Amino acid sequence: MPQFVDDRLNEFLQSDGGSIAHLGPSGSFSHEVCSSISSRVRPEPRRTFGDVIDAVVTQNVDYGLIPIYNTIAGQIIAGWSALLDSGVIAVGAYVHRISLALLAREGATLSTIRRVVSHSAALRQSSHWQRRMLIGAQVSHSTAAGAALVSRTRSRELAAIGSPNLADRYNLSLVAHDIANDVDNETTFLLIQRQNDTAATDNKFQRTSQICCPVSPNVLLSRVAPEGERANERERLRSQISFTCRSGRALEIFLKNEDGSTNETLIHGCSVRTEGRYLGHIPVAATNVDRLYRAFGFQSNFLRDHFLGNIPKDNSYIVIYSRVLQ
Ligand SMILES: O=C(O)C(=O)C[C@]1(C(=O)O)C=C[C@@H](O)C=C1
Repeated sequence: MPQFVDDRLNEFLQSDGGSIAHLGPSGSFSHEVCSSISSRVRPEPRRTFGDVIDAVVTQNVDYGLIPIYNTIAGQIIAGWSALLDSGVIAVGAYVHRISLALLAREGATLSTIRRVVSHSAALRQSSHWQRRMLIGAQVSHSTAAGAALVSRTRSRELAAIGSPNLADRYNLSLVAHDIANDVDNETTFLLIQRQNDTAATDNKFQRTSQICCPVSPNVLLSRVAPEGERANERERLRSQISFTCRSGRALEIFLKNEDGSTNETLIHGCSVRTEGRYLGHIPVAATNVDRLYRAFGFQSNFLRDHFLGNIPKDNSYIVIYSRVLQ
């Protein structure tokens, strides 16, 4: 069952459906997400994330779906770049399990395959396997576009990396299963809509504050649990944060007022300093904002307890992404 940030939207999609532009062609992970939402949803494949946003903005579709975060590959920069400053609003989030398989033409085996083709995010998710196999990589617009390419070639040297479901769809054979670096591989997708359309499904999309999310683990730890304070809690957070940082997940949160000034009192006495690069922003429905943060990989409620507890739940927020700071 899809988990949207806003449960009402989830119910709405299941009863009324709608068209969702997504990265295609059929069989991509984005397509899998659309199909799993409801049989009433009409998936509308597009070639690039930019095309998905265009379809939403030009009112060709009701919604768009953009992947933004993967537990192995980290932030999906192409997804964010398409979203930022595009004037769309994120109305939901969905976490999808990613299972990566190797698919090739009939007769191909691990010993005939020299090169793989896939979406750049899927290539990063399976980098260990590629290195072990001493295999070359080629980027395609999506995992399904890679499978379509392999099915058109006669070569037994080229294979695609993507969902095992691509085998039937593109008449390919499954050469290997579970080739991701980590079997617990999940991607977070945002469901987006034109700003004005959201009034129809929810009238609480007026933004009052912003939440910015650059990444800086040590700074995050010092703000969440300053030295000398609550030693046990600090230890617990340190292990969580270093874990999330190793997998590129830690987020640093800033709150901004509409005029761009930061509101330090909201952050429990932690000093606020903007680090990282401001890239732009998108509005996010706040009915369940802590769930969105869990979708980014946080395993506890510490963000909510430390940062979000003071925010009135009726408001909406803006997630601002900045680059990962190492
Ligand atoms: O190529 C696809 O199948 C997509 O839907 C894109 C995408 C991504 O951009 O992250 C989606 C999920 C997986 O992480 C790999 C690829």
